[in-house]
Amino acid sequence: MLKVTRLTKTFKKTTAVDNISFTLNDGDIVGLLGPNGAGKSTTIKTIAGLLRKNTGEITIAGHKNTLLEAKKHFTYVPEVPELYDMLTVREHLQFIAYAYDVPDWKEKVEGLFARYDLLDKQEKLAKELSKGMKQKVSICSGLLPNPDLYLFDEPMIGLDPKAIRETKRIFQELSAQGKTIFISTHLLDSIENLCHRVLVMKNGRIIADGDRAALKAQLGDGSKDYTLEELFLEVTGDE
Ligand SMILES: Nc1ncnc2c1ncn2[C@@H]1O[C@H](COP(=O)(O)OP(=O)(O)OP(=O)(O)O)[C@@H](O)[C@H]1O
Repeated sequence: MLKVTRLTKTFKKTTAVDNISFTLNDGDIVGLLGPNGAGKSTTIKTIAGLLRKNTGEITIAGHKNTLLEAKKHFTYVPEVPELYDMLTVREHLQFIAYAYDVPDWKEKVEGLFARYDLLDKQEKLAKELSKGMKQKVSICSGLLPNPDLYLFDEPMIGLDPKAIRETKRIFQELSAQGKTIFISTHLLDSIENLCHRVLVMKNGRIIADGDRAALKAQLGDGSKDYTLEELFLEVTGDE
C-alpha cells in the first residue's frame, strides 16, 4: 500500500529524514515512534505530499505520492487540527463529503458523530469547539472518505478515554477490512495492543522496525517481558 525508498528530507542544514526505507502492507496498523525531533512528522507530511522530499521515492497503491491517483487512496490527519473557524462541525464533514465524492455521507457522518459524541455539537462553529472536540472533527474528516491508507499524526492527543477507545476500535475494524493505518505517537499506552508493528526513528533514521518480539530480539533479551515503553526507551537509549 505504501512504499518509501531511500527518503531524505532536509531543512537548510537539518537532515530531518535521513535515507529511510520501509513498506506498509494492506491491513497493517503500524506505529511510528521516536523522541522529539526524530523526524516523525516530517516523514508523515512528506508521504502526504505536504513537504517536498530531497531524494527518494514514495508510492501509494503503486502511484507516486504527489499524483492525484495516489491522493485518492489516503487521508492525512495532522497533529494540530486545521479547521475552518466559520464552518460548523457538520459543514466540515459535508465539505469533505463533496470534495471526496463520498456516497451515503449523511448516514456515515451520523455514525461517526454518534461514536465521537458529536451529535449535539453539529451546529457549533469550529472556533467554538474545545481542543478535544476539534481533534474529533479532524479524525472524523479523515475517516469519512474511507480511503485505503490513513496517515495519523498523534491522533489520540486531547481525546477523552471514550474517544480513544472508539478510535482504537475503528482502527481495528479498518485493519480487518484490509486498510492500512500509520500512526505517529508518543502515547505508547494508546497503541500498546493495537499496532502489529512499530518503526522507531531517531535523528532522522529508522533504528528499529518490527513487532514486539522482533524488538525484544534486537535487544538480545528474549527472557524479559518488556512493555512497549520499556522497549522504546531501551531501543532509543533514552532510559
Ligand atoms: N519547518 C521546519 N523548518 C526547519 N526545521 C524543521 C522544520 N520542521 C521540522 N524541522 C526539524 O526537523 C527535525 C525533525 O522534526 P519533526 O517535527 O519531524 O520531528 P518529530 O519526530 O515529529 O518530533 P515531535 O515528536 O517533537 O513532534 C527537527 O530537528 C526539527 O527541528
